[in-house]
Amino acid sequence: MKVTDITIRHLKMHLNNPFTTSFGSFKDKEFLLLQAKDEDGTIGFGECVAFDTPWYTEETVKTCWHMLEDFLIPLVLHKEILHPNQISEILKPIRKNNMAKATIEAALWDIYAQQTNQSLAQALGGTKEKIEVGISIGIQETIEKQIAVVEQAIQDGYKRIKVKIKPGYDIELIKLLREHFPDVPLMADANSAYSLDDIDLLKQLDQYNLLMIEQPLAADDIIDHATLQKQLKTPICLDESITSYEDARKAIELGSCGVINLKIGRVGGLTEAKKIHDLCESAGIPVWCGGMLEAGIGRAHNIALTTLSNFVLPGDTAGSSHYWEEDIILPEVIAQDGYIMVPRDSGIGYSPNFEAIDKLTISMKQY
Ligand SMILES: O=C(O)CCC(=O)c1ccccc1C(=O)O
Ligand SMILES: [Mg+2]
Repeated sequence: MKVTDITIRHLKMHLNNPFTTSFGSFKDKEFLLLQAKDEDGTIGFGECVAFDTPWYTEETVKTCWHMLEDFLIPLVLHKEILHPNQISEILKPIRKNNMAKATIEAALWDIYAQQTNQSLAQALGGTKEKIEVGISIGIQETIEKQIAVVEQAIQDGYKRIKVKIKPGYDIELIKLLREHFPDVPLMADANSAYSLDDIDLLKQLDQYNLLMIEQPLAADDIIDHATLQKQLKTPICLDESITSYEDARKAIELGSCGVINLKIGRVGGLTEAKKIHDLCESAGIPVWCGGMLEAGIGRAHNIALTTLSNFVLPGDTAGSSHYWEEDIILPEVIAQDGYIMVPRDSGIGYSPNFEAIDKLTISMKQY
């Protein structure tokens, strides 16, 4: 393939429910949508998962646009590319900026899948026809509301419930949730809100039979997590700390985690995500697909990745209607009884809803 045109759109979408973590609250999601056109006319899409502030990683909507415009697009445009797994090599001269890189790589995987007449899931080597769906529930204003939201999610059929915790909103919350829902597959995500100084508190979480505790310690740490994991029977799941195959290899070697949350954007693309998946599979480390409050295009890529065999735990990829009044794809992603059916059509298997996209676009530029 040879990409001749790229369009970047900056969109702003209103979330049905504000999403609150240990770092703050979101009412809207701003993100970039990249459209790439091959010389044969095939069009592929990639959604950039960076937020408008650098709370989760250092990347933002603006840094991604800068990286794409000034460095990444020039490396890809008009270049003969045989297979999308070459793209991470082509982008290697640029350090980090994984979410920006993943955006362009995603669009080229979509094009490649269409040109080879297979679904993105098939192109990646995935085999599942449906995927299991969990849900990530943000911090609520009151504990009563928190319990009600968890109860609703269980009734909706989600296969695993994740709640966000932060200092002062942790043990009591988990204890209460366990009293109300003793057998539900439950986990907690701290988004790096603790340090080893909190080890006594973190050890108390061990008694609640959680599936895992996600990213309790610093976003760039794998050493302290290894120390903590040795003192916990609950598996630690790393999210922020795993930004590459090398990070995953070292974390596994050190015993820093028992599970890895894979996010395409955080690790720089589908090719790297697949490599980490394969490594984890051979090391006996289960993985699941995390979420970044994606709109439909990003969600479609997550669904395709989740069809790989070692995605043995339900992911955070809930249905479109959990997030949006109207999504940017047709059909929308539907989660029913805790499952999403994997589309069979070629490419990402959903069509962009240009009417919705146009309404939500703040600015756009062509390259
Ligand atoms: O529903 C989703 O898309 C995932 C929600 C979530 O937990 C999350 C959302 C934004 C950024 C980071 C995280 C996280 O997994 O830490
Ligand atoms: Mg997380």
